[in-house]
Amino acid sequence: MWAGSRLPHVWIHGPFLIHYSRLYFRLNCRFSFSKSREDCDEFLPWLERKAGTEISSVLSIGTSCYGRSLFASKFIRDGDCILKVPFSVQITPDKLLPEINCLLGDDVGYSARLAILILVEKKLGQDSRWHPYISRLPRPEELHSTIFWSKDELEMVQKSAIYHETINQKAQLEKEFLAIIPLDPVHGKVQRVYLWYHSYFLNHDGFSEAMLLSDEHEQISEVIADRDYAPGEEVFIRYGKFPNATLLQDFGFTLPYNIHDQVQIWVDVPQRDPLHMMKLDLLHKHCAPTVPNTGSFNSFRTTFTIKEVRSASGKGKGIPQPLRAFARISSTTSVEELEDLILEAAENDGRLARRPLKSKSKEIQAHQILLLQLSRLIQEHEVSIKSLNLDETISVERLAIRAQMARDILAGELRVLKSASTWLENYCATLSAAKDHSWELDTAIVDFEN
Ligand SMILES: C[S@@+](CC[C@H](N)C(=O)[O-])C[C@H]1O[C@@H](n2cnc3c(N)ncnc32)[C@H](O)[C@@H]1O
Repeated sequence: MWAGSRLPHVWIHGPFLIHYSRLYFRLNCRFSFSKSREDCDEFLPWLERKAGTEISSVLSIGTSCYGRSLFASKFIRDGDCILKVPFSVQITPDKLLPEINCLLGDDVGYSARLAILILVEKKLGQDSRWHPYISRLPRPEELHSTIFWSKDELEMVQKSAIYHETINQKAQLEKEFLAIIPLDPVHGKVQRVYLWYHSYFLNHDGFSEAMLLSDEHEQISEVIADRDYAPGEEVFIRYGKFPNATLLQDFGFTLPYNIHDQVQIWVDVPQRDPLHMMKLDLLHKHCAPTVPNTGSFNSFRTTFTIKEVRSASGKGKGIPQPLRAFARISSTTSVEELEDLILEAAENDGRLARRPLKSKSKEIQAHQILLLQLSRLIQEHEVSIKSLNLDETISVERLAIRAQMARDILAGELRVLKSASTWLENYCATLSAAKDHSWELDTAIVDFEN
């Protein structure tokens, strides 16, 4: 069975990898790399000797503005297998020495085990069986995943969900590593290796259809070309349909324009609402589980993910149906209205508040509440972007790179928020313009729902 493999925070395969970027605002490439030719030339032959088999007959390693890269050395046809790496030469936790492995409890996860393996091999220096790989790993200052950002740097993305996700990720890591710290020979440096993930010298293109695939039966990872490549062309794969926040957290880079960007929004059910308990119960059963809002005493909240709405006209998919259902439920003001929604759901497909509210003004009101929240987020994102110091002359290179990444995160989210907001405005405007005869209202609504 083939499967693209990605664990939280790490790519699990392969020894070629690495990730380090230098800011370089030139042409289309914002990052430049200066790896020596030797660095590229020696690696593939070493890996082939180690594997005892050919890894690729059509690719060679070179450098591009994304760092080391794989290039077509011959004509490649769509569907050709361009790279085959046996699991046996992939640095994975099962390669940990048994005397170390037996000391690790069940609570030590995949990533922590991988980090230990790398630390052990690094300590062995030239004697390591993975030396050519380990010696090509990035230096700590070349890693840009948010887990390595300072508190001040992280403040730059405070308006994005990535901020809290990173804080939670750091806490989780600390917990995991505390379980193994006594084993750690270089105290305090464990976290630095955590995100050294493993993939090939293949860079990411969000539009590519080629993925890194694993064949458990054959015990290999491979890449199938998704198009023809002329000799000399750089070959890309898609790491996944990841928004910038994921690319930054897991891989340490962002794209200036990422079609997969999304925004996480939190919506509240305040306790002062007289229907609070009934609404919570319904939301829990039908829309999304709510959790206590730590920022606001006595309220519950839930989260939804919004993606870019492609059709501003108000047609097409629009914003997520569960979020609209949430808005309809939370805008109700009487038990009767809630009971009507329950009845309507029972008479249809069982899903609550998925149809427009019978009262046009209530339907508009529910969506305007969302609109208000999006407008606030838009404003906050705009202020955050303005406050970023994107001056190219910033002397601290690391800060300049991270400020640019923060901008990519916030600008992508802003684009998504604006698209959703425009869609909502158009929806409300169309409803307002519709005459009150129910069939006319229904027609207008059906347009939006399809
Ligand atoms: C698996 S490695 C690929 C090889 C890497 N270029 C190298 O020099 O070792 C992944 C890293 O390449 C860089 N990278 C890959 N795709 C990129 C892209 N589209 N834009 C910017 N950096 C990219 C990032 O630094 C990322 O962490």
